Amino acid sequence: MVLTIRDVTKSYPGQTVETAVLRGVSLDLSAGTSLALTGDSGSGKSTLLHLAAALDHFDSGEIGIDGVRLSELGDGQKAALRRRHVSLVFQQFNLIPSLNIEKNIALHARLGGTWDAAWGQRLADRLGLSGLLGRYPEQLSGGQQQRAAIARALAVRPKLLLADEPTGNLDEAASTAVMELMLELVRESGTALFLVTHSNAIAQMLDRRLHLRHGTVS
Ligand SMILES: Nc1ncnc2c1ncn2[C@@H]1O[C@H](COP(=O)(O)OP(=O)(O)OP(=O)(O)O)[C@@H](O)[C@H]1O
Repeated sequence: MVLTIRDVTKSYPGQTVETAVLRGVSLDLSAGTSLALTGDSGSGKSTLLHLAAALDHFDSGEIGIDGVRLSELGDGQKAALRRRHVSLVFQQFNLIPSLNIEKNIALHARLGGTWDAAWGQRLADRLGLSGLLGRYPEQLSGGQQQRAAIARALAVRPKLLLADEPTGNLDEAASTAVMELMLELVRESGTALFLVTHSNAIAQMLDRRLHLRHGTVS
């Protein structure tokens, strides 16, 4: 199992009382499969995604990434696990404006020492970016920028890809096209995809979907 979440709870300290956002969430995600998480605004979707990325602490329960229990790791070990196995894609593409698309795509893989130029080129081809590699992010459309962000995320060959409203800035046609490519690529590369979305249409494209309500998923 790439991601296991068991009875996880999470509260944020409030001014007077603690707000319990997650009240016992459990789910499993295996290699090469995709899971959509839907839920009302404020239901805790981003909170859960951040926990799955080992970016924040949970109060109780356990999260495992590739069999490693997060509760047993210190911050440095979590950062190392993240670098090796986890990639993130957000609604804001978060490309580096001063780097061209080729360098943006290679950035995280180079930092982690895992850059594979042939795989990077294949991702660029598949995502329709081969002719745009010398351009800078501001010279690309929103859909092209998001495809570059996806190429960058997959260039590290992550075991787990976490996506928070990845096509939230795109129109419906671009959004569907980008999602189809992302799903093809994660299936091919055996990456597990955990994706937060408000869109029913997008949620239906994934293998499974869960809805977060009142701090639990069903
Ligand atoms: N750092 C924080 N400190 C305190 N409360 C927080 C913090 N982050 C989130 N919250 C609260 O936790 C709840 C869940 O927030 P979260 O961002 O996970 O929801 P969401 O389902 O992703 O919402 P949206 O769909 O609007 O992005 C909200 O009530 C939010 O106000």
